[in-house]
Amino acid sequence: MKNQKVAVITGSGQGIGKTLAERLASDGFAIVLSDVKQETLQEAEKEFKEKGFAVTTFVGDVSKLEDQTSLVNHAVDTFGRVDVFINNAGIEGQVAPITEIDPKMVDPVLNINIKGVLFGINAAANQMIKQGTGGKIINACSIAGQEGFAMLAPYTASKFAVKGITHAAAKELAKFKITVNSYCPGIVGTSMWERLDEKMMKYMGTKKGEALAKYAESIALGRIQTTEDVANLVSFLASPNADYITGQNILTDGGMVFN
Ligand SMILES: NC(=O)C1=CN([C@@H]2O[C@H](COP(=O)(O)OP(=O)(O)OC[C@H]3O[C@@H](n4cnc5c(N)ncnc54)[C@H](O)[C@@H]3O)[C@@H](O)[C@H]2O)C=CC1
Ligand SMILES: CC(=O)C(C)=O
Repeated sequence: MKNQKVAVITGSGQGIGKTLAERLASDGFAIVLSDVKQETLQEAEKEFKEKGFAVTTFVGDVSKLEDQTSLVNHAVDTFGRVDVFINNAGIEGQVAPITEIDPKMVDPVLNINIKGVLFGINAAANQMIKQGTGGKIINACSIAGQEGFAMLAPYTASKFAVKGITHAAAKELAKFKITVNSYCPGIVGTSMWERLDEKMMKYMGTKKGEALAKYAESIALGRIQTTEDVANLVSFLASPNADYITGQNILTDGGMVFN
């Protein structure tokens, strides 16, 4: 489609990122799927093509600036522009009391969750400035970026960093009509929570599924979040209806953290 807007979504081979990509494709965007895992990316691309969506893929690691720049270049080579860039990729890292933190386990979570967002913004903003058309950058934060999460201190640190980066980038990029916001989900039923539940068994003395169920009890709306719940917010943030919103870290958590 001529003049079709283009959205790039990192970590979109599965989970929240894949659903965000599906929603933005339904909203009319051409989609650039990107992930460090080639296999899931290929499967997602096949599904998107079967649905008739305009899609291309790029294998890359968000913690490497050169990969993020190449991702943006691939989007421009394929579809001509970048209008929305979603820094979704993230990992949970180690689940452990702060007294047992392993230094080797800290770097990956900070590299992917913090540097990944910084480098994604860098690559996307440079392209959007060159285009002169403005744009929307949307970052994955979390309830853990609003209130520290026990046994997830490095992850918490990374998501508080995303919150601050969102403020800083919004202030810098407003003059280019680029907005920067983040979505802060609660407990979403993806593979990340399957891993968290398993890792928590060691410290909480829980059986499989029990840690997740315990956290779910504290959700005011009484159910675990779906990836579609997250997409409802991100679709809005990527739309013209959000043109006057920037620098905000917006909760979508069914009522867990109350600001
Ligand atoms: N699942 C949840 O309850 C919540 C998730 N989030 C955030 O949402 C985002 C997505 O999470 P989920 O979909 O649940 O996780 P997930 O683990 O299901 O999917 C994450 C995707 O990111 C990719 N990825 C990991 N490292 C990467 C790297 N270095 N470069 C490129 N891609 C990489 C993975 O291959 C995977 O496809 C993350 O930033 C996460 O922190 C925030 C709040 C709650
Ligand atoms: C994965 C995540 O962000 C939490 C705190 O559930």
